[in-house]
Amino acid sequence: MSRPSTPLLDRIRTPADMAELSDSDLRHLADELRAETISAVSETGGHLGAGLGVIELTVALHAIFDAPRDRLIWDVSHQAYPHKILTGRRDRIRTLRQEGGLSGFTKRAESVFDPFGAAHSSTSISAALGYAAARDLGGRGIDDAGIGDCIAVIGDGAMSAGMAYEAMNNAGHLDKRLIVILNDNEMSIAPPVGAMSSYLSRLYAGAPFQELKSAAKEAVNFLPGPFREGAKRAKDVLKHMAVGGTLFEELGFSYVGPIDGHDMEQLLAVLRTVKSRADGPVLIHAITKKGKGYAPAESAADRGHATTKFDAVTGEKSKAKSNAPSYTSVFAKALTGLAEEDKRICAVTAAMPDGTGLSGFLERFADRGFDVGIAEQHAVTFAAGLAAGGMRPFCALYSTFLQRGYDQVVHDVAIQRLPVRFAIDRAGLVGADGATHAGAFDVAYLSNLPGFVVMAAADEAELVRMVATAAAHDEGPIAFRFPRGEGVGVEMPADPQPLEIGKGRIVREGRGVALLSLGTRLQPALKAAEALAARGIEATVADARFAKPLDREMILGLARDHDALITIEEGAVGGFGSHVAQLLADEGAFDAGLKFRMMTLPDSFIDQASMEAMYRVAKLGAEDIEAKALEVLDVAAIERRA
Ligand SMILES: Cc1ncc(C[n+]2csc(CCOP(=O)(O)OP(=O)(O)O)c2C)c(N)n1
Ligand SMILES: CC(=O)[C@@H](O)[C@H](O)COP(=O)(O)O
Ligand SMILES: [Mg+2]
Repeated sequence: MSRPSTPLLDRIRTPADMAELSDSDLRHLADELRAETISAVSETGGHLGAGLGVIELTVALHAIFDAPRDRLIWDVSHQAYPHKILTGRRDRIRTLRQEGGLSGFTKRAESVFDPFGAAHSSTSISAALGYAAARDLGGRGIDDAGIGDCIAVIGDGAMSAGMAYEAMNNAGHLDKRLIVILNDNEMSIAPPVGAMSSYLSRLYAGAPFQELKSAAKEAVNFLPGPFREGAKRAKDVLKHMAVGGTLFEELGFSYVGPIDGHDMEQLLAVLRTVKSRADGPVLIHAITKKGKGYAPAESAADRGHATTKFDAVTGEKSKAKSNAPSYTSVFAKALTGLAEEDKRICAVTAAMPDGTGLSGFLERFADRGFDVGIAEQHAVTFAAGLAAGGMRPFCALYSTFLQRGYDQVVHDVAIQRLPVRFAIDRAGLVGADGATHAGAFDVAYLSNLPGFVVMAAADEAELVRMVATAAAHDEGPIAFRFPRGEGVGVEMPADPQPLEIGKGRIVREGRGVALLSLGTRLQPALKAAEALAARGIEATVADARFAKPLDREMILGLARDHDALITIEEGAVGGFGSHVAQLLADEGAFDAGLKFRMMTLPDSFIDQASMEAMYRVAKLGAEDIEAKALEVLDVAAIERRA
């Protein structure tokens, strides 16, 4: 596939090189940047639509502001590939999301042009405000570069999360010079939901861009002193630039917009004005189109949010061969089936109807399916309210995003023993999205909560049984976790029955060493047992199913009947293995001479890579389990003695 011709872009090593470009050059630069972004993502896969929607904005921001001294903070940062291309990373852009390559998100360790890392949404205004406060206190940044303007670029989807309002509330109070750009493309991953989204649409609907364009030009030419110094004329001109934005103004922001975020002339004019005049918080409302300038993305239902590698000319995506249904689809099908019978079953997603597989449920049961927007904290407490009201809510969140709602899990759900069912998707390692999206901590942070039931599915047949178990469990909160990607390919139960709470299963009987797996590592544990058998060691393999309550009888039995016990889990230190260790210690198993090891994710964050590479780094593959068994049994010493 030939690469696009990019004569202007080829001259840009850092944003400083843009100084010599005219406004008309900048328009052409944007076209080249768009072509380069499409070309790069066609080779790597990744987030496409959001980046294409901010091409003009990215060029204009880097042309007008002085990064890295001016701190440009991208919310979520899935739209930051064009920013990476302009900020010295073009030569590595085709390594995006690969092991040893560029991260798919902004990352402080990667570049001085990334002043704040992100990947979870709605943090940008808080971070930019913190930078602004540090600047006004004389801080120079930990890079000691000095701090200039602090600019947050946040999407309309991200504006549904409480954190954005907490930050604006504080910004209006602190009244510091701060620039927030609301990138409103009327899209989240799915169409955005909620009253705020409707409010933004109304602002947009009332504002013909043409009038605003002339107002912006007028502002550039005629603005007098800072518009917060009581200069009436400046205020009047900026008022002309704004047609609404009452909510933002009430919060203490000067509202500018809405403006056409693809009109370079208008963008440059507005940014120049704001740069020269702002002395308090300003919100620029830019209207953009997700996927802009690439027809296959623009016409996609998700506006090309994320993609596998594709043919840049035809837009045709490469498809991975699938051998089994995805865990997500198995969960969604099982839940929808149960909801046909049980009118109390509700489903809650936080802006991820497709990612959690719930789109079909939302269509089929419009009154019992809730997309609450990017608002995980609210999702948890909303589900708690549903449970208190006699419903059977399933709160379906990615493990990493549930972290947002932890206090709500403790305070609103666990303490009140409310039967909220947590369907925890993307549990464990996730590959190309890297450390920010890994579901590493859920078992650790849920298994310590009194009264919680915590399950982990070893395969898709187990998952449907866990959905049934959760549906039937009205005694208190219950969670089940399952990974990203496709299942194992096992036969599915025709009539999945609930599991007995706190009961695991022995999958392979042996002696000497017991491999006790929780969740996804069962298959590698079985493979390790095969390899051990070839060496004459018959290992027992058990599937714990429950991290809480533990199957005490099974675990103490394994401890009694084996010389060594190894726990295996795709979760952080402090999870299942730690609870097993406590049980064994309390019951004196170690006093009786049991050898014990825990295999967990390492105590470090694992950067983006293929799943295979990540398991290698985490030492959670079949060969690692085999090696651990040999080590704990001290087979080398035995063989030496023999
Ligand atoms: C806390 C959190 N929840 C969910 C997500 C998943 N997510 C990533 S991007 C996105 C949509 C963001 O929409 P918007 O802010 O409007 O940006 P756009 O993609 O439209 O440019 C969502 C839901 C996330 N990154 N963080
Ligand atoms: C940026 C973001 O948070 C999502 O787009 C995420 O990358 C989706 O991940 P999945 O592909 O696992 O749904
Ligand atoms: Mg959006």
